[in-house]
Amino acid sequence: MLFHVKMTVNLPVDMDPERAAQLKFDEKNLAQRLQQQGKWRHLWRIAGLYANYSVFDVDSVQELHDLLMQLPLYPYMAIEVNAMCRHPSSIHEDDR
Ligand SMILES: O=C(O)CC1=CCC(=O)O1
Repeated sequence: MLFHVKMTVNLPVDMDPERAAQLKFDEKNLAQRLQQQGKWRHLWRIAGLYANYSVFDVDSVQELHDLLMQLPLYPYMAIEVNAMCRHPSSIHEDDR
């Protein structure tokens, strides 16, 4: 199942810089692991914003939920989710 996810990060302005750096480091490690596993298919910066557009490929809504909630930056994110399905004109066989 494919989901388009928008994540907007709002770190408190008074957060300890070392804490912020650790969260970003942990987030990057998990994001890269999930990409290697094929769960996090796309990760794009939204130009001009501390936000991203992502595409997740998961087996269930529950898996997506659990995955998003374990992101280190989750407590500081606004998240929007849209379910996607194959477009009849798509030429990409792996769209599903
Ligand atoms: O920087 C972001 O958009 C938040 C984020 C998601 C994965 C990652 O490494 O950073």
